[in-house]
Amino acid sequence: MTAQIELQNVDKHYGTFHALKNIDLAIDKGSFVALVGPSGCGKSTLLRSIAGLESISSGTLKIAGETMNGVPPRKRDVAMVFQSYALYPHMTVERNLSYSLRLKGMSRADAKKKAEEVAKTTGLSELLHRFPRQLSGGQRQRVAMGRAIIRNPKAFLFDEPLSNLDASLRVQMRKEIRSLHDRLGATSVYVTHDQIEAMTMADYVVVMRNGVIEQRGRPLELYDFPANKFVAGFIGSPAMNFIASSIDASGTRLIFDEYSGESIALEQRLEPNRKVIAGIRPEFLRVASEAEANFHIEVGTVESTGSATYISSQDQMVTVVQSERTELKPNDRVGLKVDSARIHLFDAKTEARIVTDAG
Ligand SMILES: Nc1ncnc2c1ncn2[C@@H]1O[C@H](COP(=O)(O)OP(=O)(O)OP(=O)(O)O)[C@@H](O)[C@H]1O
Repeated sequence: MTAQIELQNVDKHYGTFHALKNIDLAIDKGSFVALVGPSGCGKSTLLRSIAGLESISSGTLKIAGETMNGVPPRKRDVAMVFQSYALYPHMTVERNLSYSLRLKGMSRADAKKKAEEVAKTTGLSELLHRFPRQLSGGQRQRVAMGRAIIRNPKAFLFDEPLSNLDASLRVQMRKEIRSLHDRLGATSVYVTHDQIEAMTMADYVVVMRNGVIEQRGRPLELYDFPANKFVAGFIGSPAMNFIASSIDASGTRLIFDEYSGESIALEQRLEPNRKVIAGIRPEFLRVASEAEANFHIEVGTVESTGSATYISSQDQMVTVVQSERTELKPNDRVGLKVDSARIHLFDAKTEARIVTDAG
């Protein structure tokens, strides 16, 4: 597989601020890659650097094998799609779509024909004569997509394109974007702070923090084998529970230090007395009888969405999510069980994953 976009040792400084730190990333032709991370981690800077809207301070950026450092945006042959749509308000949908072709000197008739083709692909055929103000948010987003598609670019670069839309439209549009990507055989880089969007749309997810790539992998790889506590807490919703813990003197039991020293047998022997952080996803904890419980919490809140019930501890450190409803109330003391194979262990100091035989 050839890399369509390649970044080698890329750094970006804004004055004294180091926004991208030694980024190495290869994006295969035809793949859909999501960049995620908390606000300010550098994902937009990375995307804008690929587009050429930001210059990189050092390193190499290649698109389709050609070095792009210093090449202006319009010569990079990539198309950006923004959340703000950036449509021309005084032009119809058809004109918005065909504008870039007209700029390149295509005849009015040919550009119109192209616009009609793209409108078909994006479900805009009935709306070609409308102005942007006469469209819904989702329809405007489709025009923005259509404008990118009509240019037949080497890659699509999306900067939080759905964040202006309401929840149900977002779900629909993310399916549409992914299916367009597949039909066009496109290469897409998609910035979002919404990890569900990243997990459901992308072939590969790149998790960033403070200008650094913390981990990249297939969505479920990140979920099953997070490289560190940060990634573990970022991927998955509700977020993973973290419990300060230690390995006992024999190296065979995990002691939940924060929960009265209650403990659970480990799958395999680990370094005795090591301080660790136990990571347990809310969906892998369950309310259990006294005989089965591994540790106990005092219930703080019980919330139900109908399909799921969230039970959180008073100290807010532990959340359980279950599909069954519950009679539990605040202040109840309840036992929780976890399958030890489902526990992620991180070093208490470095917060890196402690690799066991299971992964
Ligand atoms: N022109 C600029 N001058 C100085 N600092 C900047 C500039 N643009 C961005 N930064 C800083 O670089 C860091 C990364 O910004 P960036 O926009 O890439 O973050 P992000 O991950 O996309 O965040 P968000 O989700 O909030 O958009 C931030 O700390 C930001 O303040």
